[in-house]
Amino acid sequence: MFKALLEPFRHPRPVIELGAGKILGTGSGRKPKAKARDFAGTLKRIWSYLAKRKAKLYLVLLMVVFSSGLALLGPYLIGMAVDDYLEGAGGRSWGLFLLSLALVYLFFSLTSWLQNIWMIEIAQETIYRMRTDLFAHLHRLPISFFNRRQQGEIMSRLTNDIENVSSTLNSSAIQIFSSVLTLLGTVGVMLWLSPLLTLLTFIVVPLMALGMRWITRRTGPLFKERQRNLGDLNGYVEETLSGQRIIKAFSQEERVISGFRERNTRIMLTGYWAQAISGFIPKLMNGLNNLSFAIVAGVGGLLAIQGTVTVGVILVFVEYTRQFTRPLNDLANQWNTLLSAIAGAERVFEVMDEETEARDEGAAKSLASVEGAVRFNGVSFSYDGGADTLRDITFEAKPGEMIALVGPTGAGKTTLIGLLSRFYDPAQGSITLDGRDITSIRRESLRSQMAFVLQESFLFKGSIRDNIRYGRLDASNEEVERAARLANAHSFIMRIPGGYDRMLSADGSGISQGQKQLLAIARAILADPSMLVLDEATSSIDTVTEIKIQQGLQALMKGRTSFVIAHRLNTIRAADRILVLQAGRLMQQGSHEELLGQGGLYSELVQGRKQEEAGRV
Ligand SMILES: Nc1ncnc2c1ncn2[C@@H]1O[C@H](COP(=O)(O)OP(=O)(O)OP(=O)(O)O)[C@@H](O)[C@H]1O
Repeated sequence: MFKALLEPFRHPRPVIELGAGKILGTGSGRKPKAKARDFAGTLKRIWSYLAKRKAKLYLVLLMVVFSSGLALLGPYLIGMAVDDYLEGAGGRSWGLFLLSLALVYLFFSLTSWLQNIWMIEIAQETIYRMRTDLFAHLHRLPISFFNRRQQGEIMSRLTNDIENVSSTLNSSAIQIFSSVLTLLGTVGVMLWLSPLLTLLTFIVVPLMALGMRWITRRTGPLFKERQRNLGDLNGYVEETLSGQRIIKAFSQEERVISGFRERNTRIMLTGYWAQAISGFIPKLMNGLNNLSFAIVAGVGGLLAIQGTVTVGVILVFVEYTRQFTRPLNDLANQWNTLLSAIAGAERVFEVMDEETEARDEGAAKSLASVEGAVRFNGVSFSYDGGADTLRDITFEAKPGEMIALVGPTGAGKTTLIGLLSRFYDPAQGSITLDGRDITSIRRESLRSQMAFVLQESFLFKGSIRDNIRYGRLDASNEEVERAARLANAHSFIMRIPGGYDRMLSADGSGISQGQKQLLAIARAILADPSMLVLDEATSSIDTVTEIKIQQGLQALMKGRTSFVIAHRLNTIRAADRILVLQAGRLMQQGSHEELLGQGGLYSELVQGRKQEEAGRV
């Protein structure tokens, strides 16, 4: 670890390109032009959010102008009072001076407080909008986006990264603006009072600029990397927590902990270096500030002895020297915070720039009711433009028919269902529903005609009743119960404590796999769709529950066009048509008897399944 801590000194300019949280290499340290544009572009986009509260923002800026002006006025008044006093006129204006000073500091506090409270309001609203936009955008993204990412990493953008922008907007935005104003104002007044002393104060500026450049060139990439590492860690935590059972079952706890340690170390190192290097900033500024202070005091003293400037002016100058370096110091500190916020904002906007699911065609229609006649006409499809996952698939499902999809693992059964629900669109060929190309139907309308009962039934945190009602939100309690009875779920629900009001956790722990499936069937019955997609459970469920599930499914499938990824011979036999897939091709189709008569792949699959089921019994 010690070796790793020395890393930034061995590579004095770490420009770190990241891929999935890994350090891929170091570069020359010169930022490519595109990066600079990214920075400006990101600032512009943050501004476009802030600009929604333009009027309030202008008020804030006005307050910043006032408070910066008042901050300048204080030392000036003190200097003038001292000169007055030394010239023997002190008694005359002392009371007035004290009153003015008190008013200046009172208004300074008031304007500072107003600018803060208003900026917090703007910042919170901005973050609220950004977070809502990001969440809404995430839900408009195609399934392919989620296939590529870890959930935890995405969540990190919604939480850590947005939080980073939030804290900067809350405090740093004002401070940066006020620092720039104070700096300009101070320099202006200093030049007016004594150009010579101003020049002397400026001696340290090139040193400050060089020091800052050295530091921010190192900290910028480190802040970005830290945000990415944090995202990576969140992804890992989410994955390992949701995979707890498997991790324990395979005794992988130690390996998982060491994976965490590795990621955590990366965060520690990037965090350490980002903070440690940026920690030089106040030290550097302090040192140079003291130097400038000494020069002004020394040379100013000489000038006062010669009578070139008054003691009051020297006093004002000494105070302004501090005021001049303080905003520089603040700017330097805020710069780091700003870099960190920009790193967060870039990650937020990166997701917002992901293309949403292709829009429904302009002429796309909603469906009032559906017969359920489905046709695949020469459909081919590939994920990410690679080799064909499905090739030239043609078949027909008449309204109310049950279609069984069978084939070895990876044959393309799930992909075929994904095309029917328009999670993906075919590269070639077309799919029709009641003779209408499904691309001319609004996605939402198409999907609302379908219900899914999958192996891993997804349950939400909430009561059993709410979970069933997810199928149709306006269903009454009686309708929920009727659906549960049809699905064969009512009796088990009544047996468990709490009944329909029993709260379930998000992963549905507390009820069995089979019971989860019964709830999913009840949910689908309540939704009353024209088409169904069923993925039969491969894991063995006790015979009683299995019979209940079969009965529930039969009630559900009645009169609806159903696509079943079938694993059980009973289901396959009952199907009106069986599609036999292998390596993305439709090898055979027909009824059970027709296919058995043909021999080939189907017969082999049936033989295999017979042996499997015999083994299970
Ligand atoms: N999101 C994806 N990106 C790239 N390739 C994928 C993706 N999903 C599936 N595939 C590939 O497409 C092929 C078909 O997968 P699919 O899930 O449709 O098969 P399946 O017949 O449903 O398999 P199983 O019975 O094991 O569920 C496989 O080779 C798989 O690796």
